[in-house]
Order: sequence, then C-alpha cells, then structure tokens
Amino acid sequence: MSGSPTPGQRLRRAWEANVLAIPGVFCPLVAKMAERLGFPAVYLSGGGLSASLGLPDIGLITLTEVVHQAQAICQATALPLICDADTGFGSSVNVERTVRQLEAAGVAGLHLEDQELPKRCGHLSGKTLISAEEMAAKIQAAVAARRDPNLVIIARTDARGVQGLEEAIRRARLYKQAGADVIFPEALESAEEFAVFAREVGGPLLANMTEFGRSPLLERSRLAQWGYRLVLYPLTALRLALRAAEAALRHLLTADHQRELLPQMYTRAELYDLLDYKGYEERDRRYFGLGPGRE
Ligand SMILES: C[C@](O)(C(=O)O)[C@H](CC(=O)O)C(=O)O
Ligand SMILES: [Mg+2]
Repeated sequence: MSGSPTPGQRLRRAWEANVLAIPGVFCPLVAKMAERLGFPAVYLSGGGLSASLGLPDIGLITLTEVVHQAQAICQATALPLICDADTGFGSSVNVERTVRQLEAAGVAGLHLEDQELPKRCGHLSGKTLISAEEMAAKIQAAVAARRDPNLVIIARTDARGVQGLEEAIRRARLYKQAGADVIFPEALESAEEFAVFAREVGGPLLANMTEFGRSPLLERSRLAQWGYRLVLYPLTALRLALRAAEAALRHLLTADHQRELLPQMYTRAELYDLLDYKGYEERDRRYFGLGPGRE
C-alpha cells in the first residue's frame, strides 16, 4: 500500500491526539463547511439522512442510499467520515457487504447497532434487541470484511434503554472481544452513567450528544476525562437549519418580498467561495487555453 494514511488511520490518529467534536452533516455542502471551519471529522447520521428524505428513522433507508450519500460526502471533503450503518441492513452476511461498500465509498469508520428491525431512534421507547451473540457475530463479520485493518468498526449497544446499564456493559465487553474498535453506548441517562460505563468498559468510546433525547448534554472536556474520544452532534446543524428554513418559508407565505431576510442569508459570494467556484473557472480557462491549436 502507498505511504499516505488511509481514512481510518487518519481518524485514529486524530482521536489519539484529541477528543473529537464530530458534527452530523446533512449534505456534502455542509461537510465542506465543517472542513473549512476546522472540524477533524464528520458524521453521516441515519436519522438525518432519513429526515432529509422525509422519512422517520425506522430502518426505511437502504444501503444504496447510505452508500450514495457517504460517497458524495467523501468526495466533497478530505475529512474522515463516520457513517451510521444502522443494523448493517440484515444479518452477518449483509454486514459484510455493508462494510465493503461503505469502505469503497471512502468512509473512515461506521457504526452498527444491536437493535432488531424495524429499528428506532436510540432515544425512543419500544426498541427490541437482537441477542448479544448475534451482534457479536455481526461485529466479527464487519472486522473480517474490511480491507483496511484501520477502518474503524464502532459497536453501538442500545441495551441501556431496554435491559439497563448492567446489560449494556456486559454487551459492550462482548463486542470488544468480537473485535470492535470503539464502543458507542446509546442513550445513557446521566453523567454518572457515562462515567460508570467508561470505567467498566474502557476506551476508546463514543458519546452521542443528540438533543431532546435521554442523555444529558455533557461537556466534551468532561467526557474526555472519562475516556470518550469521539463526541457526536448528529442532528445539531440539521435542527437549526430546519428552524431557519421554516422562518424563511413562513415569511415568503405572507410577505410581499423577502428583502429583510437578506442580512440573515448566506450570500452568493459566500456560497461560491465555499464551492471554490473560482478554482473551477480558472481550471476551465486553463484547460481551454491548453486545447489543441491554442498553445
Ligand atoms: C445517532 C443517531 O443514530 C443518528 O441517526 O444520527 C440517532 C440520533 C437521534 O435520533 O437523535 C440516534 O441516537 O438513534
Ligand atoms: Mg441512527
């Protein structure tokens, strides 16, 4: 293999150096924005992708749709991408295919969860789990399927909301033995639970700081002290963008023009800058200038 680090290696090096704030990006353009602002990695949220397609997060989106979006994000930025792979889209052999396709799309890591289909948002009631052994088999399949040994396999357990903290800890240990690189304890309910889980399971760990869920919105510095290296904000930008879109639409419905909205808008110049419009134009001119008979 060549000397340049793989996406998985870059993600691992980043979390070894620092606790990572990882925003969910609901489109490749927002991924570019995160890169420009200096984030170390980005996240493709299953809940966010479902919502942007007008669907609830109950396992309706397909592997093809997730791979398509992951690939578009990986092409738009050089940042390592963590992808929500839900339940892996089936059993262990489906997990193999899911991992191969997401790795080929360019992701740095992905998470698999131990829910039964139809899955739900981890912060809602009514979830059911597959057996711990079945999930361990899925993790083994994921590890065996990756081509790059540094592709990060993250095991999420939803057990806290179904069977309690003890079972979440027991499952996390099993998933680590099965080869998971990172554990993602979903929907822990207090700061103390985050601390206890970290002490009992050990790192590296991922904390999901999604809003309006079961978990308190804890400080990254505190989570880092306990051993959490990756901190997700899966829907923060989407929730704020939705509020802004709603305000714009309400205004357009009743107002005679939109002039007073201009100061709040991302301008044409800002958008073009983010898209590197100038770079495309310059290259286009250069290629044209280099064309046959034009030297
Ligand atoms: C992290 C998550 O899996 C996602 O799809 O972004 C969701 C987030 C949410 O619905 O708040 C989850 O926690 O299940
Ligand atoms: Mg999800």
